[in-house]
Amino acid sequence: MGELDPTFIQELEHRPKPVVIEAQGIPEIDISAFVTSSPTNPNAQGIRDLVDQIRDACKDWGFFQVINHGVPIETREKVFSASKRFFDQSVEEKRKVKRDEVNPLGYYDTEHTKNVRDWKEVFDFVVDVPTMIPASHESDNDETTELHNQWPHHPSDLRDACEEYVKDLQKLSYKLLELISLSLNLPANRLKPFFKDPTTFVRLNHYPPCLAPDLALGVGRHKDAGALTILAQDDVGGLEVKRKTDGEWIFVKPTPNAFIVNVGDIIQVWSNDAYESVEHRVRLNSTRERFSIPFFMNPAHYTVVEPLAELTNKQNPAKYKGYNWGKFFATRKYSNFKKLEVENIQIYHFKKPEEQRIDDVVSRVANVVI
Ligand SMILES: O=C(O)CCC(=O)C(=O)O
Ligand SMILES: [Fe+2]
Repeated sequence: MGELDPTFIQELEHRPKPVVIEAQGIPEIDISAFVTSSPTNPNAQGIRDLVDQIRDACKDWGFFQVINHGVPIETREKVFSASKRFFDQSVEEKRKVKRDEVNPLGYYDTEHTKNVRDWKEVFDFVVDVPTMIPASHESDNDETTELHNQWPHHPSDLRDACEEYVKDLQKLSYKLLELISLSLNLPANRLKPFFKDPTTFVRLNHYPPCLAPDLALGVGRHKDAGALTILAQDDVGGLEVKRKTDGEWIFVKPTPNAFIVNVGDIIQVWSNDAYESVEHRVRLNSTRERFSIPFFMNPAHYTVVEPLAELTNKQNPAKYKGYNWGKFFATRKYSNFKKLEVENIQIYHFKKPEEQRIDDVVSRVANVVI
């Protein structure tokens, strides 16, 4: 990536701090009781304890790590190994599968988060082929389009490794979705129908060493727009999560073979703010490259995302107007390409007016306090 181009430089207030604060408290949850028992009795004591841990983690952090999750270590190692061999190639080779305005899948090395360039390169693929999405972000255009993956010729085992990984991750993602449903006092299968025609995708991330890790970020601060993210990271580490209690950036220490799970904006809206999609970012390393693999679990494009009726009532009315997931996502993608000078579309824009006013007051107060 060469010398540090000014497009990578973060505003002073968003630069990583020289002192790394390690996570004290992002819960590590052993989900073996739920993975192995099938069919599951949600009232069994072991499952109830597990569900309580998930609820506390979602409320306190929006993030947790899972261990004993049932994904074989070999499946994970194969995809990390193939990913490294893919990114080790020349830029010319990688650009043979470059994403563009027609196909948003494949290789990309100029992604921006909040209009600042990320110090990373990525390779994206969808899990359901073809994946249907809206042809345009414009609300008056109802056409859809099919997404197909672009697999590189080299390394030749990348595709198999990714497809095998996805099979296991899909199983895990449904288990986690059930646990989250139970933790919201919903039936285990309440959320599953939203994922009938999923727009789930996987990203292979490569963060090369950066000579100015104090100025740039691997990924700038952001919230994940989808339902649930399940992230595998290597032993280098770099993910930082914004602690809800004081807004401090907390480094998530890598736990070998664990997955980091976070609730995205869609679960925030479904839960009517009972759970919050928390900001996170990636700090860089001056000597070591880093690899990570997020699995972004997303519903069908035609899903209207709105607070679930069971989770709202007179005392706790819906805080959001419904929005179309496919259009939301397409608007995000479109503005990424255009690099708009305005704020990107956020779920905040769908808050009902009275809720917006409350949030404005809260954030003004919070700004004064911090
Ligand atoms: O690489 C990581 O640790 C996180 C990446 C991430 O947050 C994202 O791609 O949305
Ligand atoms: Fe993220």
